[in-house]
Amino acid sequence: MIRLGTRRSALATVQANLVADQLRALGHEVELVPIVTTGDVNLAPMQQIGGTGVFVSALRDALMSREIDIAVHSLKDLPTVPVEGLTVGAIPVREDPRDVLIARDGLTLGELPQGALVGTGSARRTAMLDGLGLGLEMTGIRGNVDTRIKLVTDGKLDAVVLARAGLSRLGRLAEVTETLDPIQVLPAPGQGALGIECRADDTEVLAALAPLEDPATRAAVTAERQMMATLEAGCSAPVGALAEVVEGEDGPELWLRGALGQDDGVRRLSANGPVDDPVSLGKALANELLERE
Ligand SMILES: NCc1[nH]cc(CCC(=O)O)c1CC(=O)O
Repeated sequence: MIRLGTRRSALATVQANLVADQLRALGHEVELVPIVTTGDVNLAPMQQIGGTGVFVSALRDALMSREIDIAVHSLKDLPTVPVEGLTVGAIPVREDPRDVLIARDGLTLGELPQGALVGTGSARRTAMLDGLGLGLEMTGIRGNVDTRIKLVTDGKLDAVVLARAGLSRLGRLAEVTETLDPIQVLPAPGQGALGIECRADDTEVLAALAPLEDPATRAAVTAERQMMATLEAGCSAPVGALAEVVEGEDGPELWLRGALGQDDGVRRLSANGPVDDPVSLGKALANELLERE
């Protein structure tokens, strides 16, 4: 029996069930164990309650105390600092990593009027949208996906920006009015990917998770997360990163795009590197982003 710990939110629950179903299809018995985290109880702004890491620590505590055997995280909410005794045992194939706009009256980004009120709790999304110079008014919001969409349907905001992956998993893609090109809004490191965490010495669970692994996704998110770690940025920093395995002259290579919001605007760069060394690529791009001419 594999005990899978999950938060109670709709998104966490579908993500947990996705993984549970894959494990069951492989012949494993899986039990879902609900875990309540500080981030679910306290709806103060994320920066005040310690960033999205608060969603993760209760699940990690439950892993360490052997209350559960695996925890399914949105990789973009998983801090990059490793935890002694735990490991990300599998990273399944990634969903679409892009951000989307949900706006009133089916409007796209370019159709929103100057001064339109756009909700997001993310410093990254705020920096990217400010950097487009459209004169949008950015305002901080929190709450689950349903709450955020409701702010638009209730007429309180003109638009919100959300991750396409979350909406896809919740079956709410029909409400999307535009999928944002990463050229405009670069996603968060790890966006759209899940990380399945377990105890590092749990060989049985590691063996069960192995078939769920997608090496191309692992390489991409490792480069993105290394970039963020080298920038010493957390999930609340204005950092975007997106890596993809592309066909280079000598075979597949990793293409990493990075963006860093600074006082004078968003700095964007990209670089290529070997698929088997995503860590060096992430470090190199971070260091380039930090260099000032
Ligand atoms: N910060 C909350 C969060 N964490 C993961 C997702 C979406 C799913 C994903 O990116 O894998 C979301 C919602 C959102 O940003 O719209």
